Amino acid sequence: MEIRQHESALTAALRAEQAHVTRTYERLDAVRRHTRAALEKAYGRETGGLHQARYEREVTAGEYARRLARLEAVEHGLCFGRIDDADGDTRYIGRAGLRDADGEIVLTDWRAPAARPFYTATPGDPGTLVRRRHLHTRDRVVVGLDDEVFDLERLAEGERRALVGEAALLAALRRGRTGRMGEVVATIQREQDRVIRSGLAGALVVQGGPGTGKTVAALHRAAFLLYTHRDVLERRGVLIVGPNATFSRYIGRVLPSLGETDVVLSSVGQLYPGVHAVAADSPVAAALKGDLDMVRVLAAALRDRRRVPDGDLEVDVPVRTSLRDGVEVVVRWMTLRAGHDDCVRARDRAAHARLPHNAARKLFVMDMLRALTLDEARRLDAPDTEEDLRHARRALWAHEQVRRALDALWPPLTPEELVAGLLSDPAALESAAPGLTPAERAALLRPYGAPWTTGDVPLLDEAAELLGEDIGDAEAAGTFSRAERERAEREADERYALGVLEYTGLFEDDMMEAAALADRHRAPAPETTTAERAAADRRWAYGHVIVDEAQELSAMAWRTVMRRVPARSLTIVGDLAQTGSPAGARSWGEMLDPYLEGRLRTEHLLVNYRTPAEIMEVAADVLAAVAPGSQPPESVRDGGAPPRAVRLDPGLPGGRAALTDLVRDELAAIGEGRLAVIVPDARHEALTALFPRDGDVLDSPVAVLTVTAAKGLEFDAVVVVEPGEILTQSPLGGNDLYVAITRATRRLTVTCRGEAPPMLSRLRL
Ligand SMILES: Nc1ncnc2c1ncn2[C@@H]1O[C@H](COP(=O)(O)OP(=O)(O)OP(=O)(O)O)[C@@H](O)[C@H]1O
Repeated sequence: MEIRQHESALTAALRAEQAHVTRTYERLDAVRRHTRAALEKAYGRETGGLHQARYEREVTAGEYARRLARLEAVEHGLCFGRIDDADGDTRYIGRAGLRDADGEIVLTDWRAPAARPFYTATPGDPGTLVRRRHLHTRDRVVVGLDDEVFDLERLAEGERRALVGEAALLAALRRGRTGRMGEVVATIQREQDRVIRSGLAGALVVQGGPGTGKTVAALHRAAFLLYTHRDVLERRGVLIVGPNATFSRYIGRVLPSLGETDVVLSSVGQLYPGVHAVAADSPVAAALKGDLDMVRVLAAALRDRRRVPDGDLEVDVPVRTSLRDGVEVVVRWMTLRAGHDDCVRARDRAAHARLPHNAARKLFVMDMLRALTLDEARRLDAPDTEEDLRHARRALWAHEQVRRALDALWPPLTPEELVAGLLSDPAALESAAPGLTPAERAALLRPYGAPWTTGDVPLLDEAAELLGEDIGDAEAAGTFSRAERERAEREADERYALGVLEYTGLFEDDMMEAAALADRHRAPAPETTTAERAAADRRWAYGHVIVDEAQELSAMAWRTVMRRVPARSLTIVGDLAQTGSPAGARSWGEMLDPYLEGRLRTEHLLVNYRTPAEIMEVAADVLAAVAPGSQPPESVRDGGAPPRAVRLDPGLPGGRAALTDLVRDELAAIGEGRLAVIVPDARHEALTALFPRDGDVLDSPVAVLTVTAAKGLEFDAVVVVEPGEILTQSPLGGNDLYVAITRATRRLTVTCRGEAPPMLSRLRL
C-alpha cells in the first residue's frame, strides 16, 4: 500500500517536472528561432560594399552565429537540477539561462551566482536550501529524479511524500565509461565548485591525487570563466594545455557540450604553430632540454651564427655585363671592400640594438651596404650624396654575391634552422654548451631533419623569440619606406603594451618586451573564431591559460606557456606524486616562482571519484614507497572486484596467449566498458601488435598504452604488465606505477613474470 502511494507520488512528481522541462525546451526552441532569424537578417543586410560596414556586419553575424552554436550545444540534459529554499522558492538549474516571454526566469545557468547553492549545500551546511533535486532526462523526457533533503520539516507536505532516488553522485559514477571524458555539471562537488568559481585574476594551483576531478574541475572552470568574463575571454580566448594529443581528444567534447567554443586545446608538443611534436626524448635529453640553462645555450648558439671576417670583407661584384648570344655575361668585376673595423662596428651595433636577430640583421645589412657603397663610390670616383648612396645600396643588394657574403656573416634564420642546426652539429653544440659533459651532448645530438620531440617545442619557441619575424630582403636594402610606415603604428601599439606591462607588474620581466606584447594586441580579423586565430598565432596573448597534468611541464615548457599569458591569469592543475618526466615539477613553488613570485593561490582536492577503495589501497602502498609522507586521496566508491596479480610472461608465446585470454575475460567482466593494457615503454610495440585495433585508441575496447600516454585517462578495467619494469624504466618509475594503477574505475589486474615488486605485496600471485 505504502509502495503504491509512493509510486503515485513519484509519478506525479515526474509529471510535474516533465511539464517544467517541456516548457524549458519550448523556450530554448524559441530563442534559437529568434537568434537564427537575427543571423539571417545580419547576413542579408546591404553594406553597399563599404569595408567598415562589411566588417561590422561580419562581427554582428559572428556574434549571432556563436550564440546559436551555444544554444545548439545545450540540447542534451538542458535542465538537470532544482533547488527549493525555506521560503518556498524554487529554482531550476541548467546549461543555459532562459526566461519566458514575460521575462520570468525559467532556467538558471549553472554558472550564475544564483545557481551556486545547488553545488555548495551539504547536509551539514545547507544554507537556505531545504532540498536539492537532480533531474535525469533522456532526449527531452524526464526519466528519473534524485533528491537530497536538508530539512524535511520545512519541505511542503506534498513534496515530502514524493522524495525519490539515491545520491546522484554515486549514480553518475556507476555509469560505464565512454572513452571520452563526461561532463559532471550536474554533480559538481562543493570543493570542486570552489575551484571552478575562483576568480579570474592571478594563478590558481589545484593539487590533488588521482581521480579527484582536477580535469573536470579545470574544464568546468574554463566554461565558468568564459561565462563570467565573456567580454575579455571571448576576445582573447582560453588555452588548455594537456599532456598529449590523445588527452586533448579525451577531454575534447566536454566544453562544446557545455556550449563553449572559444577554447584552444593543445599539448606542449603543439604549442608552436606548424609543428606537431610527438617523438619522445631519452630521459637524459628530456631533462637537459627542459632546463632553463637552454635559454643561455640558444642565445650562445645564435651568437655563434654571427661572424665577422678575420680581415676585411671583400666582395666581387659585376660592373659591366654584355649580351652574348642573348645571354648576359659579366665582362668586368670589381672587388669591393669593407674594413674589418667597419664589420665589427656593424655587428656590435646590431647585436646591442635589443632587437631580435632577424630585425637586427636589417641594421647590420644597412651598415655593411653603407661601407661597401662608400668603397664603390671611392673606386669609381662617383658622387656620394645620400640620394646617390641610397640608389647604390639598392643596386648592390641586387647582386647575389653581396647577399651571399652578408648572409654568411649574419644569416636570416628560422627557429627550426637554429634549433635543428644546433642539435645536429657537435661543434656548434660544444661551443654553445661548454658546460655539458660529452655524454650529455651526445644525448642531445641527432640528425638534421629528425622528427621534433615535445622537448624541442619550448626550444623552438625560445628561438622564435630570439629571432623575431623575418623581414623581406627588399626592405633590408631599400629605403625602409614600408618599415617606416609601419613604425608609427607599432609605436602606438607599444605605448599601449607598455601600459599593460606596467599595470600587470610585468614591466621588469625580461621575457616580454613591450614590442612583443604590442604585436599580440593587434586587432583581429572578424571572419575566423578567436580559437582559430589564437591557435595559429605563436604570439597570441590568451586571456586565461589552464594547464592540466601540469606536473609534467619542464621549466622551459613553463617559459613557453607563460609567454602566452602575459597577464598571468592561470589555472594549474596537477599532482606532484604523478610526475613522470625527469624535467617535470617536484615542487610547484620552485617551478612557478620565477614567473609568479609566490603570488599563487592553492586549492587541494582530496576525494577520489574514480578509483574504488580496494584498488586505492594498493595504490596507497605504492605511494607510501615512492613518496613517503604523501596522503592518497580517499575513494568514494567501494565494492569493486578485488585487484589481483597473475603470473605470466608476455615475452613467451604461452605468456602472450595467457595475456590475450586474460584481456578477453576482463572485457567480458566489464560488459560495454573499455580496457587499457598499460605496459613498460620497451614492450609497447610488441604488445600493441598483440591487440590490433582500427581507429582511435579512445574508441577501441582495448588500448595498449605506455604510462605517459595513459596519463589523465581512465578505463573500466586496467591490466598493468610487468610493474617491475615500469618501476625501473625511469628515475621516476615509482610515480609511473602509481599513475598506472590509478587509471581503473572498476577492475585492476597486474601481470608479472616472476615475483611482484614488494610494494605490490597486497596483491597475492
Ligand atoms: N563531481 C563529480 N561528479 C561525477 N563524476 C566526477 C566528479 N568529479 C570527478 N568525477 C569523475 O571522476 C573521474 C576522475 O576525474 P578526473 O579525470 O577529472 O580526475 P583527475 O584528478 O584529473 O585525475 P588524474 O590526476 O588521475 O588525471 C572522472 O570520471 C570524472 O568524471
